[in-house]
Amino acid sequence: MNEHTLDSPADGNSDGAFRAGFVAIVGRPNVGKSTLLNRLIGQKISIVSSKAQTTRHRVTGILTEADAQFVFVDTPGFQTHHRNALNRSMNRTVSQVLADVDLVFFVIEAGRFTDDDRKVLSVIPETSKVILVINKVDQLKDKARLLPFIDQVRQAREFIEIVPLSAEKGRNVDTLVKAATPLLPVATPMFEEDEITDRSERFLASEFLREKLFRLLGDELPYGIAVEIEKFEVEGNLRRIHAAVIVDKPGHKAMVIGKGGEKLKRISSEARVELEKLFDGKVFLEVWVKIKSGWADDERALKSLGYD
Ligand SMILES: Nc1nc2c(ncn2[C@@H]2O[C@H](COP(=O)(O)OP(=O)(O)OP(=O)(O)O)[C@@H](O)[C@H]2O)c(=O)[nH]1
Repeated sequence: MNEHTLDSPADGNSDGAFRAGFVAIVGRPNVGKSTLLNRLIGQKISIVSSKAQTTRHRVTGILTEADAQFVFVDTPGFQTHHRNALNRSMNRTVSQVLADVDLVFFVIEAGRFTDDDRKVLSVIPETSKVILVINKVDQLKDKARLLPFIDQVRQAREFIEIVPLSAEKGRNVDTLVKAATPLLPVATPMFEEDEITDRSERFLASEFLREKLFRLLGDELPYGIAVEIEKFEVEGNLRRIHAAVIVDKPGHKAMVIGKGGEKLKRISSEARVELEKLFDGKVFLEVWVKIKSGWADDERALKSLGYD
């Protein structure tokens, strides 16, 4: 086990062989997983090859370096309440995904190791290779607290590496990449760097919209909400996207739409701005809210929306 402090260089890839593998980034809400992923892959978030759809994972981003390719995969949220088909399906997916990836980044916040962190940790299979990522070190006022904190977390499980960093400030993120590289299997790259397909653009559009819903609805986010892309057309440099936000009840529809339609307007407009950046072209995004009662309990509905 190595600890990478903020100023010590990492080992890197010593044998010169190219490495490639799947990596899952897990952690309780708000520890900075998305910030870390964005920092790791930068603008490369748009790069999902056609092959991505044929693998067993949902790819969220790819980082290709001179000596390694990291394929980051999605793990649906950890949920503890609401037992129904949606949850059972999601928890099953989480453990399957984690058992199957080459490496897990377990993210926590510097100075805080909570019961929820422990719950997430307990879902990671014993056999997984886990790097402990201590994020938000910029928030730690007393740096001397870091070592005793590391000792505390280390009691909970064995980590193959420990990397303190700040995803937001971009500090030490390169150290994480260097520390993780030798832990990936020797393999040829799984993905081209610059291949974009309609299908993955469609997938990314639904992910971006879903992300805006989560962010802008916050605590008001109705349980079991989902996004369906009903139409995705490319006309030259313009993309026409028709998306449905699916909710369970009329009351939930009102929450998503907001007073005078303000909420939904803001959600669509923020998603559109980001999609235009992503696709480097104009986007026409129409979003409407659809009620499908009890859909979260219906396994078939789940399958039709891409969960299995
Ligand atoms: N100070 C500081 N804040 C950070 C850092 N990384 C992320 N944050 C902030 O922490 C908050 C949560 O970050 P996210 O990346 O959305 O966290 P997440 O783990 O993806 O959250 P969920 O999507 O809810 O699971 C945001 O307000 C970020 O700006 C960091 O290194 N330092």
